[in-house]
Amino acid sequence: MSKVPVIEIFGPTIQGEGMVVGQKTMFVRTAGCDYSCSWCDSSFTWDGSGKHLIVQLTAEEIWAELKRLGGNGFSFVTISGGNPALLRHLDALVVLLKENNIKIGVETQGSKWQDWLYDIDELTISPKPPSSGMSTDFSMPTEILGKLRDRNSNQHISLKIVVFNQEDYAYAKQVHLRYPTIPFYLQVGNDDIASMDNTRLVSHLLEKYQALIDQVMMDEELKNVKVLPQLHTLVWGNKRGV
Ligand SMILES: C[S@@+](CC[C@H](N)C(=O)[O-])C[C@H]1O[C@@H](n2cnc3c(N)ncnc32)[C@H](O)[C@@H]1O
Ligand SMILES: Nc1nc2[nH]cc(C(=O)O)c2c(=O)[nH]1
Ligand code: SF4
Ligand SMILES: [Mg+2]
Repeated sequence: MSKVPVIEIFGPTIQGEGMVVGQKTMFVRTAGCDYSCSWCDSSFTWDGSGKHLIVQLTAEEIWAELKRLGGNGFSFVTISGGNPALLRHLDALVVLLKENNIKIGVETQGSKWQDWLYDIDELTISPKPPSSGMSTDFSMPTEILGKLRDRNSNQHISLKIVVFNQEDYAYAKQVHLRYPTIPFYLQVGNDDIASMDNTRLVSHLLEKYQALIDQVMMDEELKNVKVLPQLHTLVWGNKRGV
């Protein structure tokens, strides 16, 4: 039985980001990332600080834990990380979830391809802007979008760019102009991922959200775009596992 490294399984909660924001969902968070974004809010998946939390699980074991936590009260599972697209063996989980009529969302930065991406219902690709310290090789997101084009009409794909500063905003615009037909989301960057003061954090993030809205509303080059905060952060702050 092939196993995958899992660092947390949680829910039910709401999807706090992107195209299915508000969706009731369970989360499976895999360990390991090929990036190391300066502002990663899930750096415990790759920086060693969450090493003790990593367990190697089969698809059946993941499904058992999802059922233990969520009972019969869910029909959607989001797989995030780290970068879940590093893991070829997630194919077994995707098959098992589908057999159980569960819709699947995936969060990835678009740096790796896996064949099981064909079977994801809601796929978010999130290339990383300059403030992350990463540089994007656009050949991979281009390859992913090419493979998935016209393959499965029930599949939804979106691009989501996190914005921290003006350089990121310019990058986001470039990404949208490069892939103009792909539903496009801008997301407010959380620049205070250590804060425990939720009141201060929320008012700070809402200010940043307002500033990003203002900028996009004035921008003739960004028309068919959606601007969102991380909803879960507004509700629960930087708490893990929600
Ligand atoms: C933790 S990542 C895991 C999935 C994948 N590695 C990726 O980056 O797309 C999930 C989402 O959180 C976003 N994210 C990470 N840190 C963030 C922060 N400080 N503020 C806003 N969004 C953040 C990422 O851009 C990504 O869209
Ligand atoms: N509620 C909630 N929504 C999320 N959307 C994307 C998340 C992620 O870390 O990938 C996330 C998360 O960690 N929690
Ligand atoms: S790609 Fe995603 S998980 Fe990896 S470091 Fe960046 S935000 Fe974190
Ligand atoms: Mg998160």
